[in-house]
Amino acid sequence: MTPELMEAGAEALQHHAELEAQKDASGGRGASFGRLLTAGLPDFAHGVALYLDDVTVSFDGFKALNRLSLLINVGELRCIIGPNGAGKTTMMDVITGKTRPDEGTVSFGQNIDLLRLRENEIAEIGIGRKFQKPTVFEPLSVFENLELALKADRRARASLFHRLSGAQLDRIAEILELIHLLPAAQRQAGLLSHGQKQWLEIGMLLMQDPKLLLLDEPVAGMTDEETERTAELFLSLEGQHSLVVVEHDMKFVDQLTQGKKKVTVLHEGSVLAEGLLAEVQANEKVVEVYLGR
Ligand SMILES: Nc1ncnc2c1ncn2[C@@H]1O[C@H](COP(=O)(O)OP(=O)(O)OP(=O)(O)O)[C@@H](O)[C@H]1O
Repeated sequence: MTPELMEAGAEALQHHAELEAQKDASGGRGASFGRLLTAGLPDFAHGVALYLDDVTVSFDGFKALNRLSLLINVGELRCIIGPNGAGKTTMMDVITGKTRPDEGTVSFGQNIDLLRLRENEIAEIGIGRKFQKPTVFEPLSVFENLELALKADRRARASLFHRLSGAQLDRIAEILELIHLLPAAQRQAGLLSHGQKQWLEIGMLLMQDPKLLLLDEPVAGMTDEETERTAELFLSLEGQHSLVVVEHDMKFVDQLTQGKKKVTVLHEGSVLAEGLLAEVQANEKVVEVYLGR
């Protein structure tokens, strides 16, 4: 969940608790959302979505990332695998501005230096992150969660307690269909299955139309059927969004890569191998550190 969404969610839950008594209570709230986007818009003309070059992160001398370099193309779906402690979470923390590297370059498009931006600014320019555990607003309905995500988008934010436009309603319906939750639109989010909560959170990210989605073990705890549906969902997003999926589930990685997409293996904070899943699975170094265990 993005900082914007957390903020909007806290407001909405409070609002929810106060019942609908203040339906027109827009007074003054809009003013605090008015800060202009300072980062500028990313330029994807050269086809590069994300570029990490020589990134090092040290924790008390221990290198969680060690001269990590990675390039993700616009519209690419890239799976990142690696054993526990390989640096996958730290890599996502660096991209989203949660952790600052000691050295290296991290850019979005060809013009945005992510190391100069704060977490909320990084979310605003189009990088969405999904943590492993689903974080949806449980007392609210599925529809309300998506509505909230839409309104957490600064561009739509001035209208926090206003009615949705036809285009916004269409967008919510489109996302509901995409995440297989159209029949559950009015259900309380807390009553959804684990897999459905994961889809709802992905839908909430999609409401903000991110260019890059970072997904941390999205199918952990899902049934086989939910996992398959999630793979279908991600494949349908490919091309329109860049997706970086950190995953331990090789069957899911296989479903996503379909024998033709590159997989990156991280180990000790750097790229150990890159190639098709079958190639990296056959790579001796990879077998040694990870897959063979
Ligand atoms: N804040 C921190 N302080 C000290 N060490 C840390 C910190 N964060 C991460 N590390 C260490 O950095 C290394 C990389 O951790 P990271 O969580 O990025 O790995 P990971 O690949 O995501 O692992 P997992 O698959 O278990 O989630 C680990 O050895 C971890 O203990």
